[in-house]
Parts: sequence; C-alpha cells; structure tokens
Amino acid sequence: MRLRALTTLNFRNLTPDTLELPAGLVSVSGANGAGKTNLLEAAYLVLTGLTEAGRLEQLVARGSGEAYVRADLERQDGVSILEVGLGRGRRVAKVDGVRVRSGALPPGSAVWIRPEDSELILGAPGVRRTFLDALLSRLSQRYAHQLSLYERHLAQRNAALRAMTSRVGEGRAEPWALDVWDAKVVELGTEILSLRRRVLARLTPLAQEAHEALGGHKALTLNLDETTTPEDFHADLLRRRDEELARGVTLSGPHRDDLAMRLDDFPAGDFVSRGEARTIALALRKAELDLLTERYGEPPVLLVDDWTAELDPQRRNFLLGLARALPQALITGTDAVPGAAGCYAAHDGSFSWQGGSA
Ligand SMILES: Nc1ncnc2c1ncn2[C@@H]1O[C@H](COP(=O)(O)OP(=O)(O)OP(=O)(O)O)[C@@H](O)[C@H]1O
Repeated sequence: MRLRALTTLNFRNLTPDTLELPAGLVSVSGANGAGKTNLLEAAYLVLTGLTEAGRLEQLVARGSGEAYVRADLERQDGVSILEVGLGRGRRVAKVDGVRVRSGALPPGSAVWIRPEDSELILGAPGVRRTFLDALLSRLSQRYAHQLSLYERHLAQRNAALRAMTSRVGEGRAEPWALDVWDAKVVELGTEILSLRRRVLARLTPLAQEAHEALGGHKALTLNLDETTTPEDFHADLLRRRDEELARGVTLSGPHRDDLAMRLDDFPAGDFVSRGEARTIALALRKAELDLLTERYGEPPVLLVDDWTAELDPQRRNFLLGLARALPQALITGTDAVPGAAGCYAAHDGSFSWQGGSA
C-alpha cells in the first residue's frame, strides 16, 4: 500500500498542509520538537483508525476545537480517500465520502515502529495484552467484536461483585446472582483465549526469525502467561468466588493474562538491556507486518519514528532493508535517511520538500 498524500488541519503542532508522498523510502528529518512524530501519528490515525493518545483532545491543536486528517491511500484495487475528524471526545471517520465506524478504516494499512515499543518488553502486562488484542482485532473482526462484548460483560460482573462485596459483611450477599454473568464471560473469554493461542502460534516463529536476522544471539521465546485455560475458565471462576467476593474484582480470565517473553530462558522484562528490548520490539513489529501482509494480501505502509534511537548499525541496516523492500515507508529522524526516494525537512510543524537523498 502507498500513502499518496496526507492532509492535516489543526492536528497537534502541524501547520495545515497537504504532503505529496512518493513510493519507496520517504525520509522526514528535523530538530527535536519539529513535529515529525505528530506527522506519523496523523498518518497512523487516518490509515488505521488507531491512536496511542490517551484522549482524543490531545490530538487537536491547542486553541482549536476540531482537527481533520485525510489520506489518499493507494491499494491494489484503487485509491481510497480516508478521512478522520476529531472534536471534543468525538471522532468521525469516512471512506470515500461515506461515514463509517473508525474500526472500519482499513486495519491492515499501516504498522508503526516507535522507540516507545520497548515498553512492550519493559512495561506492565497491560501493554503486552493491548499489543496482542490490537493485533488480533486487526486480523479478525470477530475477535474485535467478541473482545468488546467481553469487556462490557466483565465490567458488569465486576460491578455486581463490588455490590455484593459491600453486602458480605451484612450476610446479605447472594453469590448465585453471579451465575448469569459467569455464563456470558466464560463463553466470550473462552473464545478469546483460544484465538490468542492460535495467533501466538503464528506470531512466535515470525518474531524469532526476525530477532535472529536482527542479530539477537539469545533465543527468544513467547508464551501466554494465563490465569486460566479455555477448558477451566468456568471452574476457576467458581473456585475463586470467595476471594473475588472479598476483593470485588474478577481474578481469572484473559483480562489478567500476560504475554511472557524470555531470552535464553530468562524473563526478558527483568534482564534485557534497552537495546535488546528495542530489538525484541522490532522483531514483534516485523512479525505484525508479516501477519497483516498475509491477511490483507499486500504490505502495509511502514511508519518508523526516530529510526536511529537505541539501535546499533546492524539493527539500523535491518530496519532500512525492511523499509526498502516495501512499497512505501515513512521514516523520521534528526538526520535524513540515506538513499531515500524523497525527503522532507521538518521545521516548527511545517515540512519542505528536499527531493531524493544520496
Ligand atoms: N495538541 C497540541 N497542540 C499544539 N502543539 C502540540 C500538541 N501536542 C503536541 N504538541 C507539540 O508538538 C511538538 C512536536 O512534537 P513531536 O513529538 O512531533 O516532535 P518530533 O519532531 O518528533 O521531536 P523529537 O525529535 O524530539 O522526537 C512538541 O513541541 C509538542 O509540544
């Protein structure tokens, strides 16, 4: 896939503009704070409907009420116009002028590689769960649907538990009332657990292969660290019911699971260097790119933020080799990327065309 043009209006610090983007490797370079990350963030949002921002308002330029992003995306079957409008806590998405749910923007159209990806290894289990859930949701609409239903029923079960917890002391708890929530949570949770196992079986060899190609000498293993299994979920809820009533929260299920990563059989989160963490994260993103390419039949646009951060020459070469093999990659850094098909210089939220680089 190729992003032919990107238009932004009132998006963070970006000056309203339309950037025409060539195929191949596109370099965006400039000083710290110039707006390079913001440009990739706008592209990722309009291409996939996804954002890492905590609140949508953060994406709107300070002092403005609304922001807008448009992408002219070239795919095998033609060019689509994708649009996202952002207001206070509100988002509107359109494909070719027709309003759609933001989940209906093409989920396989971009992969974003960022220095913050190291948190996938060094951060809390929730970061890894979000990675798996986001990837699975992009590979399977059914997973996205079942996950959102699971989260809704889980919130209701937790609310019921909390209400009962406050009545336990008075001897008025009625735990049988949980049965109705248990049935739905188990039905949905069991499917989520099974789908996660299936995708991990495909993700693992791809990540291992990329990790080796990146020069990672230690053996990488990925495993689901599960609080329950598809077979035992219902029994586990019943077994831990007293504990749950005491604490007012659901203690088993996919919402508590982790994606355990090990290097040479040591837990990666506790023992890796920053560079090793970045290497594992790169391998995971490469595996994500492979799975999305396989699922949608053509490679996504690759977005790489700060391509030199924490990476030695071998890893930088891997990243540039990967980018060059794709129809298009947008790569940011404080220095221009060598051998780019086109270069933009970023300055204070504006981008000026510099032509190709040597
Ligand atoms: N909603 C917003 N409105 C206006 N400016 C914003 C908004 N959100 C962020 N900014 C500003 O955008 C600027 C550019 O940030 P960005 O992260 O894109 O820089 P960068 O070029 O990637 O820098 P670095 O090389 O340091 O990573 C920052 O100075 C930030 O304060």
